[in-house]
Amino acid sequence: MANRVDRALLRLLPKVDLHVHLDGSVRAQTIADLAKEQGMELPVSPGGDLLPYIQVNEECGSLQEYLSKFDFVLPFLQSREALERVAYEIVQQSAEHNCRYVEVRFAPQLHRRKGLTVEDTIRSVVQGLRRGEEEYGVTARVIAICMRNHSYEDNLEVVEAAGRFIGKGVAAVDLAGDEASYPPQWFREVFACSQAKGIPVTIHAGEAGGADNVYEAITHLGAVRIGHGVRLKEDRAILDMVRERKVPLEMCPVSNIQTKAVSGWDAYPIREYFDSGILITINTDNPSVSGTDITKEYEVVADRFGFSLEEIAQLIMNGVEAAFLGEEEKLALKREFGERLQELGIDPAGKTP
Ligand SMILES: O=c1[nH]cnc2c1ncn2[C@H]1C[C@H](O)[C@@H](CO)O1
Ligand SMILES: [Zn+2]
Repeated sequence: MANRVDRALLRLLPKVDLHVHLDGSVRAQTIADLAKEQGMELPVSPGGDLLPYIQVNEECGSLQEYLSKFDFVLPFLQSREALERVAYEIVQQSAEHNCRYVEVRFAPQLHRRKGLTVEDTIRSVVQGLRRGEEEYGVTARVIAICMRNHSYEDNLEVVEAAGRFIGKGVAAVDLAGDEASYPPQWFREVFACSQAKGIPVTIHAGEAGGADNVYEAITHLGAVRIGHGVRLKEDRAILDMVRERKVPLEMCPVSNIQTKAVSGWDAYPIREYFDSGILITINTDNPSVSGTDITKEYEVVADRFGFSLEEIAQLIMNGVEAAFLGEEEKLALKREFGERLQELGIDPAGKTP
């Protein structure tokens, strides 16, 4: 599509990232440092290239294959210091791309191999984000993830701990992992608990499973946002429901192609979703696993689907609207973004559904 929007300008735009995994955002240099500090072995000699261990390549054939990359990084993220550092660095990386608000998600139960409690892990990540907030003026929140392959008890523990941190750094809970093998129906009891506690819910759905998983996530798990939702297009009625209820989709274009949520860019439905009035947001998912950043995500969308600068501004404002922030904080962010976009001479396309 002949609609080149300049990368430098895209980088300058104020942005948000509502869907970024902590363990999918660890730079190679950070892993090398953590390995050294913790006396852990690396598969390459000092200074060697860790990228093939961290990042997927073009042959990635499924979400399951994509998820196998996390086996490499998780052993390095088992201490308070490591979690604090990686959380801080995500804010730093966000600031580099003028990302002014970021919701960092992670699964506390994956960081307990060396004795940390669920609360320890959350406290450490919140601390790292706070340090980043202070240094870079970015606002950052945590989303605590329940994993599809974890037990009811383990997931319930995450929801309960998240409840204790609501308003103290945690904004919501999520369900992630292998969607093809674990349907959302199995998690009704876990999310009944988050609903009872009034914790906002977002669910990975319609990525490696069909549109009915999106329906289940909204109607039974209480999801007020959907992670990905790429396969919504397979069911017209569910697509209409998402639009009518204004449920934002956290789309992650580069990741969605790598996990084969759709066969390729030709089948990626972002343009039809946007034009039909669905609240689309653009996010990174896993910068280090996917080899992406938030600027690149917008660049891909502009280049491949002909989004104009005004439409990109609308996507950005959709992200602000969908943020798990209180009304006042959201209003302040909207004002800030509105002013900055105006300074840059850009008017959102006004396609608010
Ligand atoms: O795109 C994804 N879909 C489902 N699960 C995911 C995705 N990206 C990361 N995860 C998993 C792997 C991580 O270890 C976990 C917690 O961040 O969440
Ligand atoms: Zn994700």
